Amino acid sequence: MLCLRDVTYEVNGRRIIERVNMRFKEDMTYSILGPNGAGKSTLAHILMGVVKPTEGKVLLDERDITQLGVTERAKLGITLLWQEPARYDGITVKEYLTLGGKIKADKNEIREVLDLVGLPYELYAHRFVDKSLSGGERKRIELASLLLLKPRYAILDEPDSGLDITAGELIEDVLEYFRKVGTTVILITHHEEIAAKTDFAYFVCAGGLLKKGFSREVVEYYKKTCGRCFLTGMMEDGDKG
Ligand SMILES: Nc1ncnc2c1ncn2[C@@H]1O[C@H](COP(=O)(O)OP(=O)(O)OP(=O)(O)O)[C@@H](O)[C@H]1O
Repeated sequence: MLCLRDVTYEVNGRRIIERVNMRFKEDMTYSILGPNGAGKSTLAHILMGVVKPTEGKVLLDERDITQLGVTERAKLGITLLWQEPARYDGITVKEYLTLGGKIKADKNEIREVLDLVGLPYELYAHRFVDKSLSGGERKRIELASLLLLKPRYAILDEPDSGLDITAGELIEDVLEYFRKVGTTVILITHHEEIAAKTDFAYFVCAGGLLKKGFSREVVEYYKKTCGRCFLTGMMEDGDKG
């Protein structure tokens, strides 16, 4: 089980995350739902070790991993799909998916994950992961790489951003695949219809945890409270760009 225990994160004296507790159990799918600027990506980065909390701990199976960096956490099976997909000039999609051959996967497995993200093998396997691919295509390729990896934990930061109207279906297929292979999913989103697809949800706002529980209950609460919250309007105005 992966846990955040009493996690606080400050930048320049400003509290971005305030005493947050979260637990992610095996084989479950979770979402972290909240408006723009709520602190969702910061929580994803704390889970991945991109940034270290100012106070509190990150625990994996009761082991304190707070001070471990991204590479060490990746070795423990924690992975992150970044909000912005990266580019790798000179590397083909197939090489990228198999980490240059480090992941043993036959053509059928590569075909399966590319099909799942809506990119036909014949058209994409030998393309380069460079600027010739659109942002949405690169996002789909990054999703495919996590599917092939079958990590213990997959943190998906806004997996639907930059994708077209098929994103909802794609996220459903991704969640079903991860449930099948036993990956615990932590999905970051501000879309309630995406959050509703996971088993459990945490609703965060202004760096604090407001509600947790079954996704449908948390989503209902989010719909009732968030649109009317004066903080949401203020943060969205302040965080534009
Ligand atoms: N390094 C930093 N320096 C200053 N402020 C920061 C830093 N990192 C995050 N913040 C601020 O902390 C708040 C939370 O940011 P975060 O990116 O975690 O929000 P989010 O919920 O993921 O938002 P969005 O849905 O817009 O991506 C924001 O107000 C942001 O401007």
